[in-house]
Amino acid sequence: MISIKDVSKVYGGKVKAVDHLTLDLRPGEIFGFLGPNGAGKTTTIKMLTGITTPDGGEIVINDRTLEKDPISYKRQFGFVPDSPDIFLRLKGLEYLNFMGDIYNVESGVRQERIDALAKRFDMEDALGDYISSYSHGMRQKIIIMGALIHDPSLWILDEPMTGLDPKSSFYLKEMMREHADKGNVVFFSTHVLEVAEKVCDRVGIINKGKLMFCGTMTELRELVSENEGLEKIFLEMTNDEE
Ligand SMILES: Nc1ncnc2c1ncn2[C@@H]1O[C@H](COP(=O)(O)OP(=O)(O)OP(=O)(O)O)[C@@H](O)[C@H]1O
Repeated sequence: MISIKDVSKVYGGKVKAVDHLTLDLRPGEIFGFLGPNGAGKTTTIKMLTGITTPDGGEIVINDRTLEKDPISYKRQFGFVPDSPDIFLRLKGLEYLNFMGDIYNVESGVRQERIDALAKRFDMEDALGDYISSYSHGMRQKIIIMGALIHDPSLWILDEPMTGLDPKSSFYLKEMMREHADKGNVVFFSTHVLEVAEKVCDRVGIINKGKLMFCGTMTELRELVSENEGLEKIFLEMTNDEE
């Protein structure tokens, strides 16, 4: 469904942000992309979403590539960036309608999705307010709602739990599970091991641009005890706040 093949990105001719990354994401899974700060998570997500171009390699989403079929490629996913401070001059509802317009979501369906998402994220009373007046968590929620308005098969979320209150975080995890259980893929990054542990079917660990591990959390735990490099990264990601 999603295949990342030998993808690299070098910044300024020397920083190997992502170094020959190969990863396949399977239908029905929540995949946690883990790594300490500066590991290459955001750069990978930027390449997946077409925000930045890889220096080499190929990314295929549902049989489409960005080069051959950019519009259809981008329709396959909903993307939540790590900073939700965007479209601050719009009201919440205006933003959701804007996203609905971009993705041609028919008005009846759109209304149903907005209602359901607003209820789930406890945002019903806030949709008439400007995004600039929202708290960080509310901004995060409205961006998530906007990303899901066209019901994409692939969700790409960069550090999605950061700033969410426990209730919203719980609902988001529940929605991620439901979405994956329908045969879709949820790909999200985090530098907090605990978050991954609770929801992921598989995790990939990236460090200094290289994929150090890919498998289940149980497999990871077994490996960590005998691999010093992995243990060090593992420790960097524990004892952190959500
Ligand atoms: N636009 C850029 N120009 C130059 N270097 C960059 C740029 N973006 C990222 N980097 C560097 O690339 C490396 C990977 O950064 P990236 O943001 O992908 O990591 P990350 O795993 O998402 O980290 P974090 O958890 O801190 O967000 C880092 O060394 C970073 O300093």
